[in-house]
Amino acid sequence: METPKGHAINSDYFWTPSGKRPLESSRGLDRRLPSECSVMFLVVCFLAVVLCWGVLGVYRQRQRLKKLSVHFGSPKPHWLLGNLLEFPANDIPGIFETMVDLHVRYGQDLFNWGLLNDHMIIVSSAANVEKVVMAKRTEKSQIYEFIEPWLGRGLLISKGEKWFHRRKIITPTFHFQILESFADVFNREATVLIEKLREHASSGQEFDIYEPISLYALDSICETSMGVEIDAQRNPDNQYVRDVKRMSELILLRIFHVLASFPRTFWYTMPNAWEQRKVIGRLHAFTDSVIHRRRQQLLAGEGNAQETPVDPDDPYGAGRQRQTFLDLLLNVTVDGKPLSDADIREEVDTFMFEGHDTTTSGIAFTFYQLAKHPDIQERLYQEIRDVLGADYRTVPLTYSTLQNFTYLDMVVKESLRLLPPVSFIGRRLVDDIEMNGVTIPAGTDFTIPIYVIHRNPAVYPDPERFDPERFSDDSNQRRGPYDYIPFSVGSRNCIGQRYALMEMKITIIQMLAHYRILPGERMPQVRLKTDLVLRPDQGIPIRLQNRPYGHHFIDTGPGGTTPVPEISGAKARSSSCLMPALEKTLVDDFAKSIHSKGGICGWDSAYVCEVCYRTVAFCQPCSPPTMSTVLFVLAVLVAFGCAQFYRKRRRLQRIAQYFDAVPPHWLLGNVMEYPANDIPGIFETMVDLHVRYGQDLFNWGLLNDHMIIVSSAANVEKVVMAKRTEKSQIYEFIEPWLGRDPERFDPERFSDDSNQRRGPYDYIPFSVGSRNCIGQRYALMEMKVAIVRMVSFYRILPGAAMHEIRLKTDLVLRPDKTIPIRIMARE
Ligand code: HEM
Repeated sequence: METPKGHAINSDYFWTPSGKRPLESSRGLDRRLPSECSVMFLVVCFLAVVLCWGVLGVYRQRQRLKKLSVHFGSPKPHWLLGNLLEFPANDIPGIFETMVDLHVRYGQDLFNWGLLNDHMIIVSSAANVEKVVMAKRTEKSQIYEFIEPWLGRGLLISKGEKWFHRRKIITPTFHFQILESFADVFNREATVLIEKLREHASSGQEFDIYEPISLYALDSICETSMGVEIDAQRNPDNQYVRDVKRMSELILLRIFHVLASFPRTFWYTMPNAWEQRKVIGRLHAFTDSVIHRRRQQLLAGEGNAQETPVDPDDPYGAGRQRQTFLDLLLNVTVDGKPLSDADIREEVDTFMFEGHDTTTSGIAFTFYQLAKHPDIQERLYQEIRDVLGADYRTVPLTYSTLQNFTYLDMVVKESLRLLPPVSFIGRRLVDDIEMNGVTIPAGTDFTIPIYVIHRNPAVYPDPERFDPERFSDDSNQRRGPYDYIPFSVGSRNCIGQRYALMEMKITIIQMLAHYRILPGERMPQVRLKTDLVLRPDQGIPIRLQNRPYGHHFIDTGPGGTTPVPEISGAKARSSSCLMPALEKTLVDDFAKSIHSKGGICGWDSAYVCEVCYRTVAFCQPCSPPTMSTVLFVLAVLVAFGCAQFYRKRRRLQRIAQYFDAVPPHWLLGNVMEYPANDIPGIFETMVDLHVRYGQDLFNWGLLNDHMIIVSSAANVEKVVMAKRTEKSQIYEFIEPWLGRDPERFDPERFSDDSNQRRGPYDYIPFSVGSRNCIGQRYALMEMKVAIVRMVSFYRILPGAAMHEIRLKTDLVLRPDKTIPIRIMARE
């Protein structure tokens, strides 16, 4: 059939705007055309009105937004695509770089146009950041919806009352006492990481450090939050591990999808969305099963933290079995009701998401910086050795130990400044606010680009430079509270901050204690991408080198250029500078090894251990001393003795001249004055000497032995009334009879008034020194309790065979047979 041309449109062609005739089959309908047409016409009119009304709405909103946008920096938007054309398609790192670059070109606070009137405001000036994060009521912005199917409305996304209650419940999980117990997990998992990396250190080949760190972080978060060991480091093909990683990728793909602004359309149409649904199904099933199993265990009373009575001094139960985040949620009640499995799941999943990707980036990016800055890395290594001492590889790291690492703290802070794992956060206004002289209406989405804020040259001069000194106490850089916010700020800040810092620091210490981190060849090509977490686009290529450990001696003698063999064998490692006995063996071995290598011994060789700073000197093996040497040494000793004798004699003579004295013999003093073997005669002589020489005598004995005998009242008073005196030597002759008597059981020896003098090595039932009895106080307590109880009930009397007791000893002294006693009840 021919199509008539050049006619005015008649009813036949009304429905064929392409100019084609209606189909033959619709001929029948043509007969009903007038009424049908009018309905259709009305529909079209209605649609046209709706369209016009829509267009008008869009236009009016566009005008309103334009008025807002002039108060912010912005590239000129396309009428339909907004600023989308600024961003390179299919180059995710490029998109991130453009986002940053827009701030360089258009200022701190930007108005960013999306499709049609879609928009968001990106603020990085401190004043505006404060207004947004400290606004009384905000919600999370649209981008968080992408993770909602996985995390539900857990702490990260929830709002209002629900968020407030959950935050209150969860906060105690991060009490430092609980964190202290998590330190075990980090130490253990870090040891696995170090082992896993050993092959890379041996080969010296370049590899991606991001991947192993991510498995390490996943193991740590699973164990601390759920109490589950998934062993991802040894078993990276584990389904749960694969699903968690795939979820991160799917979230990223979704954020940069062209349908990003139309989440529902995406959710029901895109193949990635279908895959995401399956992955989420498996992730939820895993968390559900863990929750179910743990709930059953708690109900059955196995490892039930609740069943253990709560110690008021230990309210968080750090001393009890380690309480995981999941336990805390299972034990909590809100309005008398426990949380449902779904409630708990969304919180546990939130922790899994927030708690492993973020710390992975934090740790891996710090290694990236250390590889690029060997001087900073060496200073940090030095700090590790200084703080932890010779056993720096094996000392368990605790929350408290970490407080001693000042430089590490500075390095971590600077790393989180330059490469913050959460590079931006989003908020949606619930109330209108004033900003840049204009009212921003409720419902507006804001982005706070932490990455950009941390590069403000007014706060951080030369912002791209990695310089931990910015965070030293002496730094004069002035930062306001909104200039450094790696963990966000305000009420929605990161609840896991202390956990994250502890995990990061333990991993960095362990890693540096074992390996030197070197940059890989591809290091300059590292590019960044970000979904909710900042990540390297293609991993972080590094190389590792083993660090020496054990005793490592360097020659510091006068001719000290000789290379000294390193002692770092198994023996050296198992030894410790704090254990002198082992150390001696080690040093002897070392000395022998030097002798056998042709002998660089001599008094001029001194060696300093690089690890413990101990100095060792070596000498030639000595030949036996000759006779003349012996005589010479004896002569020197005699001369020394004579000189001492002479000096003392001179001193005594100076004192003696103030008393009366019989002129003494040079060797025998006044001994010759007394008749031998005539005891009464001795006494008479003593009395007679006073008659002949005066009241106060200086009496010389053998050699320099002497005594002063005073009988003048003045001197007698001085002596007997002296504040502190002791009994003289003569009393020692009767001591075995009157006192001391070592076999006598006499508790008075230990009274405060006792004048028995004991040195530190005269009474050592528990030994003495560093290896003394560790259970001393325990033992004393046990003994005293038993004795007090026994004596208060019974009088203890000797048995008939008591005097026959004999002793025997192995490591413990015991009676040979028994200790026979009798007891009598006390009234
Ligand atoms: C270096 C590591 C980490 C960084 C840089 C970091 C950073 C942040 C930031 C910036 C926020 C605010 C997010 C927002 O406002 O949308 C946040 C929130 C949060 N973080 Fe972290 N985080 C880290 C590690 C962790 C860890 C290890 C956990 C858990 C074990 C955790 C749990 C959370 C939770 C639950 C929230 C939501 C808090 C709320 O809204 O009340 N984070 N984190």
